[in-house]
Amino acid sequence: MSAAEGPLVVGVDTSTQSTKALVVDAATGQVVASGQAPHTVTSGAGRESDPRQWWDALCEALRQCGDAAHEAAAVSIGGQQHGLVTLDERGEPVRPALLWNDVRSAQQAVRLVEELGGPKAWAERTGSVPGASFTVTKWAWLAEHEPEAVRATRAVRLPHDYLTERLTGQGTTDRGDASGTGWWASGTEAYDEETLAHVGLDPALLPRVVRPGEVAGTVRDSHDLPFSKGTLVAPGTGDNAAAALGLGLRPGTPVLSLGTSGTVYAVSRRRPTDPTGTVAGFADARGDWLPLACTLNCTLAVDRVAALLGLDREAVEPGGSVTLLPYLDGERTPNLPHASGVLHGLRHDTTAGQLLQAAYDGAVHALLGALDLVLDEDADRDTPLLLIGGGARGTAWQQTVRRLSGRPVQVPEARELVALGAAAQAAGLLTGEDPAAVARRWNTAAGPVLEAVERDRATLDRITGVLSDAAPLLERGTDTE
Ligand SMILES: Nc1ncnc2c1ncn2[C@@H]1O[C@H](COP(=O)(O)OP(=O)(O)O)[C@@H](O)[C@H]1O
Ligand SMILES: O=C(CO)[C@@H](O)[C@H](O)COP(=O)(O)O
Repeated sequence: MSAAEGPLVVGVDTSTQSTKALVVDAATGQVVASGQAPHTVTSGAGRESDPRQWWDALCEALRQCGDAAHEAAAVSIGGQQHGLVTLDERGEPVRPALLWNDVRSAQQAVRLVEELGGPKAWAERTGSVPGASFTVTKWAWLAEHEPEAVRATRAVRLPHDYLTERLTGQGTTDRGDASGTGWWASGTEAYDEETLAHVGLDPALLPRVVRPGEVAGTVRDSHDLPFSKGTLVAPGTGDNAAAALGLGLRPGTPVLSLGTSGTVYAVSRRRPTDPTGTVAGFADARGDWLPLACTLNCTLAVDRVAALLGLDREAVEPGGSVTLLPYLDGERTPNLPHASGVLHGLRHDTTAGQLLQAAYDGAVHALLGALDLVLDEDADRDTPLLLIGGGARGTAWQQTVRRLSGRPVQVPEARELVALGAAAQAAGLLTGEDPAAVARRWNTAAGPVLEAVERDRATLDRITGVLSDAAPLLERGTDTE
């Protein structure tokens, strides 16, 4: 038995690159055990993963946690948003999942926005103007390119739903993750029948949307499951909404997350409806809202540039006037799904370290540009920006965000905030508490605050200028595509 004070709970983060599991003492927030196992994502034209890999990774991560996982009284799954999981009548994947960073459905996104009333109508109805990341555009792409896969589909799920269902045997989701599909109306908090009919998706194929604080189910009676039978299963949610829970986030505090995706968001009491599409109007996992902007190119893109240059990721150098837009995967913010990377301002005296710094600057530029848009107008501009995700551990990322934001930056010591948020949601099921209050009780956001430095407006303006001048290049793909 563990020496925990309270019951144990398990929080899971099944994100793009790996699945992480934490066993947490619900009384204190102490992490009793942890585990992590990687996934693979296809490269080339699309971005796909076999959902069965997520399950295997979950089992492996829990195996690493040892007996503590079997003692857990409740579990919750947080996961990468938007991915289209199609299941057949046996609950097996019809094909690999189309992930959030797969931009092949860019054309379908443009068409759907036009066909269903334009950007303003979409933002009013669903909270967001769907780009290629949204599940509805992926379903439309699949219907066009693989109609046989659509015909074979008996259930449509998001990544976190897929794992939750394998535990409980019931198809469920939550409002946070449902809000990233494009077929959930944030105005009515229900599936949007007009959109579903338009894309030929039967609502009966969709999971039930479990309310915040409701039990999604219990772990089934099956010997090969990594939990004891009867363990409570919480609704789970998308990874950004889970991290908001994990930070005990209140309105007015912005978060910048640096992982495969870069995201910037805040909790708001007002339902977002941005007709420009920069801000996605997600729901959070409690009953509030989570206006969020997301980039496709963050830590992986910058690490790739470092590898091309043969440099360690921390080997940045200041100075020079080189600009690098690291849009290796196309881009979502700004909305340039066909873009590739652009380099401008190279000179004889440009150093490799300056080029690497330019990649960091280019990756952070759009996120900071959206920062004011996700915050309510009355938010205090001096509140520290919470920096999370794998990249938050890196000095070069920390210093880049500090310099380009001009804000104080707080780096929570807790590493896995998505998994911690899921654990807080599971703990809330046991105690009846608000999961964000659980996380505040656990003091998960504690960490050093880096003081504000003067904002480097010259660099931001230079990047904005290159973006604008390079627009024709960025809007089309390369000749080889
Ligand atoms: N010490 C570090 N410094 C900078 N970047 C790091 C560090 N550790 C991990 N990373 C980056 O974090 C990324 C993984 O972050 P994570 O938030 O776990 O991603 P995801 O949730 O998208 O799977 C990796 O791409 C890696 O580049
Ligand atoms: O698409 C979004 C948000 O809208 C991404 O944030 C995904 O949810 C993937 O997250 P990571 O795997 O990078 O954490």
